[in-house]
Amino acid sequence: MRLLIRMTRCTHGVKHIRPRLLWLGHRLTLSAALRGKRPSLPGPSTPTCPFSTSSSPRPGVSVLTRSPLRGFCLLHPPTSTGRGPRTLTHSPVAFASSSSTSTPAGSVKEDTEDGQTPTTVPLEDVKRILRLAHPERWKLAAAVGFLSVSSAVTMSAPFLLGQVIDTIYTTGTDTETMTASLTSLCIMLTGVFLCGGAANAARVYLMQTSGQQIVRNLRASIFSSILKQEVAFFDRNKTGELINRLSADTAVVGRSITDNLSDGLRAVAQAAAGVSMMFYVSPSLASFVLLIVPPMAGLAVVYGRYLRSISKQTQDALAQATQLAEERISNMRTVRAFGKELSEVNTYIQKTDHVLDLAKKEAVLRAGFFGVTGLSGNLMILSVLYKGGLLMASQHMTVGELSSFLMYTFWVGISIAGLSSFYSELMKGFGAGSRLWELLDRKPELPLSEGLILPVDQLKGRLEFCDVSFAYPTRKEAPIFQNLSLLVPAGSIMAVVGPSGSGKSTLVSLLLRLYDPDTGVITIDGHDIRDLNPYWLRGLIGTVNQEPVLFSCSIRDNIAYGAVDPDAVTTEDIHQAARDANAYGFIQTFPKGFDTVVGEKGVLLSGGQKQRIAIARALLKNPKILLLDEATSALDAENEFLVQEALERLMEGRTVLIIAHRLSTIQNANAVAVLDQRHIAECGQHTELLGNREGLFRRLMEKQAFLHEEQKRALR
Ligand SMILES: Nc1ncnc2c1ncn2[C@@H]1O[C@H](COP(=O)(O)OP(=O)(O)OP(=O)(O)O)[C@@H](O)[C@H]1O
Repeated sequence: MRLLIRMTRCTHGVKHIRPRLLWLGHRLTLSAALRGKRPSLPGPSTPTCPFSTSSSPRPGVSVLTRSPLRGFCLLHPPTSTGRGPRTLTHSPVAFASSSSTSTPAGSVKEDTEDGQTPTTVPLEDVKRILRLAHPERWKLAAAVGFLSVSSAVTMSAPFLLGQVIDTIYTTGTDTETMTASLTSLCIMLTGVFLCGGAANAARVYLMQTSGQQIVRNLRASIFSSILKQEVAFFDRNKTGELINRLSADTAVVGRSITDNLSDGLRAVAQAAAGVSMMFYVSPSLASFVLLIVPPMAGLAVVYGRYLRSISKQTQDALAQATQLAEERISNMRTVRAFGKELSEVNTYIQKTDHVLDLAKKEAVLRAGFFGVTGLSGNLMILSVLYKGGLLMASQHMTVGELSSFLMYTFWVGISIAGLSSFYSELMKGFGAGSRLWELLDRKPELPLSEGLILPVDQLKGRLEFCDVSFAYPTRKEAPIFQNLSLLVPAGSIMAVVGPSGSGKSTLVSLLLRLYDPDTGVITIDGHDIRDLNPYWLRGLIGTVNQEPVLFSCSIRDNIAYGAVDPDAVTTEDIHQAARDANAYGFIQTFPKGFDTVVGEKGVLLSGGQKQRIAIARALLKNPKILLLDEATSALDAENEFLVQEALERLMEGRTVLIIAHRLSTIQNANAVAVLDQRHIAECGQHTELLGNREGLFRRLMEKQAFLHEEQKRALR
């Protein structure tokens, strides 16, 4: 290159500006081709150039007969035996297997073959993308206007700079005349460049702000659509994938409509203008260049694509390593408890080794690519200079024209590289768009807010499961309930017991209408819950889970979350709920009191404290019906007493279905339902059930008493 510069300077006396432009143009063209992208300066989409400006068939409510035991339950023999597989659904951490890549029906579409890009685009998708941009049309139109101005300035710059060079090297004029015309030309050019710079800044600002506005609207719609989906949808779709739609895909679509479109338009305009100007400046040199550039550009594009596919494999391998790291770090307590730090580090190292292997392969390809394109770029410049030099020697070209010509060559190279990336980015945008439309268009299988709203003051709270059969949508082959019937009279406490995995929590999920039964009905005061407005229904029900989920915000906000309108909740309401939940005392011991932030999933609180905050949250809701899942984890005696007392206060005057793990809870309940083999195996008062020596309840209790003994012995 140095030799080139020297040669150019010696032959024609062109000063430093030209070699620098040549070198810069050459570097930019290469890196752009490599990335399959238009080269850019730091900052959005700015050209790099010193002068650039640019119901089931309702089986009918079966006739219920009162149970001889206590009148609450209908017992149905199981129609088949066997249990569904067990999944840990509460606190225990199960790590996702990286091999589970299948996409069950109902899940959102996986990325296309290369991870992102479709090959064909339905017209409807194009229209949707345009509709997205519609609210921003005026800003976008103004941006395109500024783009035209800045591109015009960019493309006139080489010509004008050529004029400057010719003014400098015009022979036969005296120094004074040359200085005067050089000064006026430079002042004029400064004005033109200023306009171009301002137009480019305006274009970038308008494109960026409208792009962000489009992305924001899209994200709001996607998030709203995700949150409306039925719970089974979340069983099928991984959280990470949905988050990816929300963050990455929306950004890709936004970029595709704004930056990418403007870059594409500019690339087309600049390529056309550049080629025209090359012919204008020197038709013979332009014909020569057009013979050698297309095959070279074609090769660079093909190689660039191959390189990108290798690069994608590296990124995928890295994503797997990152997913492992993310999951292990967020579940650090489990890793530590099992003493798995070293083995996790080793697994991570294996994954990063795989990344390294792929990265090395990529490095070899990149090195080859840089070497070959660097050489061919230099050879091309050399041939243009050679041919141009000959034309200059035969007086068919001036030094200014050759300089202009080289600059146009450089711009055309950049524009062609930009066009290739424009197409692939546009396709990525459509690919991301089609995944988003799928989410946006998805109608939730369970409605959110349609149906009957009953007068709350007339509501008694009588719950009934009538001949309910159910299997989780993701495991249709493993029924959880078959013809299950259960009656919970208004204002009574029903304790549900049963072996692990028998479906106790599933009862709660069905009552909350997180899932609908496959057959049979669930009623509240005789109304099929499928006829009721789900929002209203859930407003009626309070829940406290085994492992309560708190959000990473203040205690105050976590308690207020239970209220229908958290903004209308007064400090006194929150304090009262906390007092009733036996939480006030420990909250006051925290330096920030109710403003204490509880950490991710309430990690900064103890199990008993979390339980009491969750009880306060449920108290604030003042629900007619309570669904409780008693904590199985051992609380210390004081905590257990406080939680129990709070729960009793919470249960007063409500219909309660409680998944019971403690003898005291079972004893205090009005009735006990024993779940087994997909139906209610036994139901009645605690003492009655215990009287049946062969009964399941008695066996369970004996086992529990035995376990308690074991626990006590272990503690001693
Ligand atoms: N979302 C789900 N998708 C598919 N199957 C599920 C789902 N949730 C639970 N199951 C399965 O349903 C069955 C009943 O689960 P459930 O959690 O209701 O049992 P449980 O009696 O509450 O158990 P435990 O006492 O251990 O909490 C189990 O076999 C479980 O694996």
